[in-house]
Amino acid sequence: MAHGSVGRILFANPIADVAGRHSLSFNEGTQVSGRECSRVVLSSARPAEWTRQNASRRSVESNGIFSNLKSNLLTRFKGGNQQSTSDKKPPIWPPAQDADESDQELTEEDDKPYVPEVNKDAELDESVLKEIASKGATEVRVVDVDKVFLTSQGMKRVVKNVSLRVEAGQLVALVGPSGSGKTTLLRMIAGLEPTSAGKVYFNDEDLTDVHVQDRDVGFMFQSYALFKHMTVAANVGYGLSTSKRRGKLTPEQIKKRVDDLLSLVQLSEYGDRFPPQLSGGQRQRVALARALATEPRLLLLDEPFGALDIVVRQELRTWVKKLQKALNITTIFVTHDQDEALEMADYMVVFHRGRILQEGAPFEIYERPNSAFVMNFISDPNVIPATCLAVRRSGYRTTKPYVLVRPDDVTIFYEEKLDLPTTPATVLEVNNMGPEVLCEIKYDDGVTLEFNRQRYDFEDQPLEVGQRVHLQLKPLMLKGFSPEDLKA
Ligand SMILES: Nc1ncnc2c1ncn2[C@@H]1O[C@H](COP(=O)(O)OP(=O)(O)OP(=O)(O)O)[C@@H](O)[C@H]1O
Repeated sequence: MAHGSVGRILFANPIADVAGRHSLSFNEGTQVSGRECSRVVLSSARPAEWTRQNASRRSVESNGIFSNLKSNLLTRFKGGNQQSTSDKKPPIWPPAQDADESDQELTEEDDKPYVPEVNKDAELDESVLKEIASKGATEVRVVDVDKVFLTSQGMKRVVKNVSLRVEAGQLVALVGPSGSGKTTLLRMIAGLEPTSAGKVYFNDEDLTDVHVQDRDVGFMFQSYALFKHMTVAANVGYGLSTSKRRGKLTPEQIKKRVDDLLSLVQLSEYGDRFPPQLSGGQRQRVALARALATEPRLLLLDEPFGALDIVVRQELRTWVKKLQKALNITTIFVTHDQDEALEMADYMVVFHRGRILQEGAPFEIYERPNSAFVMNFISDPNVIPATCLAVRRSGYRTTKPYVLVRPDDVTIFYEEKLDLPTTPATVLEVNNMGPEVLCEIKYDDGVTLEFNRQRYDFEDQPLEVGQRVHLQLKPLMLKGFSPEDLKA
């Protein structure tokens, strides 16, 4: 659980203005000085990104004076993302006028305008789509699947009686903490790992004992898995010339297919390059082209964007989703990134200790998490004592010692509302985070709480440090928990 100290460190300093206009990515726990922070902010600035991110966020209605939005930024800011340093390709944007540029070490690269990773609005060639998506979408079912590994400590059951139905053409995200069994399930669906019990069906065909090569599945993994000594074109065409299709496709047909795929992933000019000559995002697009080359019935993506920096990842998410829909190819992807799942998936499956804890549309899961674990995993809630004044006033009752409160489930009023169970508090911090504002308040009993709001909510009547406010916690949005409930 990340209780946003990083956010406070970063924005309670003179660069708040700069930060307010740009996107950021930090690892949780990163200790930064104001100066370091300024540097990071400037190297990752790209205001254009804001509009789009903001538009894609999930809107949550509130009955107070604010409309609420769950903030991708908040989660990201509180450390949900791992930024690769090896493949980092920082987006460039001219530093803001009021930024302290004294310690900026600008390189030539910094002077170039930002070039998007992909053109998200590019028309997709219908004939190419048709050819690649020739098989039609496949429904996937796993029924009562178990996986037991024999380890040095004995038998380890890592997937426990899992059943799941993935509708044809859906984009499904498997999320959950590390070690919860997501990848193992993906590998069993692919045929890379045999099941210990249970069945795997594609449409109504039982593929449980069918070899991976005969399942017609395309893979894309975080680690690219491209052949470094082969050109991009050879990588993409590899499956075509080595699979059972050999003999079916002539070299000319293979070349045409490879050209089509490279055009699809917007890498037509890169066929002669070798993987080390590409950026991380480009390599992932090659990997995607290769995964699609054999016209798979199913696409399996394991942490596909995990090694990419946040801006490229954000762009590829949108683009991959658009492509997936255009191809109408059933796709299952594993991700650690809750925002990624919430944003991309049609359907989301939350894993915990080898079992499915909750599944459904991302919005439903976000709105109605069925446990403190799910709520904590997919959002980034505050933790407050169950006996504190605010919880008691809200009417929420629990036998658990703590309560989770999401930053966007708090309703704030400037005046006391006698007809509502509000609790008075003092504003401790107001941090401008671009389209959103992150605030911290302190109740009179000393309990602190963070919440986030759209910037425009504050335009008429800005919140100020030291100001008295009245907060309402909605009992239906609270979840009591004990520390062990949140353990991975
Ligand atoms: N071949 C194996 N032999 C023994 N144990 C394994 C093997 N593969 C995976 N495991 C164990 O199975 C459990 C589930 O692993 P899995 O990779 O499926 O989890 P995950 O949810 O995908 O985690 P992550 O997100 O970190 O990849 C882990 O405890 C892992 O150590």
